[in-house]
Amino acid sequence: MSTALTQQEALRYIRAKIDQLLGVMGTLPLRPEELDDATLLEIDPIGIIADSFHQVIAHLNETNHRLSLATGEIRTILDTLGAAVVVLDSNDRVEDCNRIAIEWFFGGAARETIIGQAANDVCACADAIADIRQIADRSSHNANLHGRDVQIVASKIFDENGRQAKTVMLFTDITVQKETERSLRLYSKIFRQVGEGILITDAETRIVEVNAAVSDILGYSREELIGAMPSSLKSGLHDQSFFAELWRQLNTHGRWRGEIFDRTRDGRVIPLLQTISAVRDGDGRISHYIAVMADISTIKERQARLDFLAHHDVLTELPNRLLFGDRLDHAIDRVRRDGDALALLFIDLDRFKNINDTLGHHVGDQLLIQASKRLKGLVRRADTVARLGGDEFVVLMENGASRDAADSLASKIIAAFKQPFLVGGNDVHIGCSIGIAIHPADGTDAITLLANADAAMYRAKDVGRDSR
Ligand SMILES: Nc1nc2c(ncn2[C@@H]2O[C@H](COP(=O)(O)OP(=O)(O)OP(=O)(O)O)[C@@H](O)[C@H]2O)c(=O)[nH]1
Repeated sequence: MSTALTQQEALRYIRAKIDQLLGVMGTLPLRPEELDDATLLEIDPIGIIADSFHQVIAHLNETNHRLSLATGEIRTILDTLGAAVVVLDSNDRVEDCNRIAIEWFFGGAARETIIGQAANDVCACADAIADIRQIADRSSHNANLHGRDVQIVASKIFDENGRQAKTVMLFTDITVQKETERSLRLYSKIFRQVGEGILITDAETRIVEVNAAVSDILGYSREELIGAMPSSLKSGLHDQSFFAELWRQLNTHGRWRGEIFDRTRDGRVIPLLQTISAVRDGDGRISHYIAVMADISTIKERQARLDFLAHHDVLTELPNRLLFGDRLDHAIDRVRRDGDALALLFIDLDRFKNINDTLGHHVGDQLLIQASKRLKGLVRRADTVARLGGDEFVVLMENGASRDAADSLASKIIAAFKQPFLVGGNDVHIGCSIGIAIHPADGTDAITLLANADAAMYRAKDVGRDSR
């Protein structure tokens, strides 16, 4: 602009510039065409524009301040997040990452040394990250990165031309979850495969779950049992007091262990060894009961068999010397109290050895079995027939025993044993000799009574067998 401008020219020039500025700022209360020279000088448009500039700059400063606060806030949120966040640009350079990401994937390096670097150069799992970048469809994927189980969700951010500009990846540590899943899978396998039955009820004792072993033991399917009450399995063999004690222990100690007889679907009554435990929730209230059960029928049968064998003769299954001694002692106690008599008949087969020697041991065995049956058929139910060993038997007469009754029984036995025994299709002839001892006349204790009966038997043999 030349210094020789007229005032008019200067005013025009100034107004043109003011118009231009007003067009930008839009702060003057008048439209540019209303701005004549006098008004121009009067309303001080430059002052107004200067104010406007001042306001714009103040607004900008305020916006910058808020932006910086928001950025700080986002950074704090990201760094507080329990998951790792990595943002890659379109060239796989790290654009951003949070504190956990630095710790997990960038070896704890300073953020400034990571940002802007190629992920390949600074990230411990660059390959995995590159793969994830390809997917980036917001769906979640599980991976194991450096021994850590993580769930990954990746999203793409596009630029205004629709090109993938950034990839945002979120990694959540699911190691504990995975561990829990693994444990649950293991527990579930144990639950399904364990040999013991496991039956779970709710607090109201309604069955909520059973394993396959329960179905094997009780014969009911899982579907039949769910919703039912365990009381429907009752055998009827236990009285009220049994269950009252069970519940008392369960409520006091949280556990009961013992044997219960339950009824199976096909009506059998089986012994179960059970441990019932009360399960409490976080508030200490009982939420479930768990019963672990084992069918002990076989063990019981074996026990009963062993018990039987301990007290009986294997060949004839008659009471053996041990059980007989016990019964004799009890019988002596009783007759001492009641003043009754009891009689012992000591029976020995005559020339039994000949049978073994001529017909064989097997025939001898069969003969002993038949002899024991014949003896049992001759005595009363209350009397005891025992095999003391070899070809020696003994009969304990209890109710109504007397010398006459014992003599009469001995005669019957001798007569019966004169009848041949049919063994292996052959008639086998044998006799027996019997010695009698009466309590209290011939002794008041078991040893004396047995010795006297034995001696009487030998005297009978001496007289010529088939006698007493
Ligand atoms: N088959 C068989 N024989 C047995 C068994 N236990 C013992 N014996 C035999 O039974 C025979 C018993 O013989 P003794 O009672 O001594 O004599 P006996 O031939 O009966 O003659 P007396 O008693 O004098 O009339 C012996 O030969 C034993 O070996 C057994 O369980 N089975």
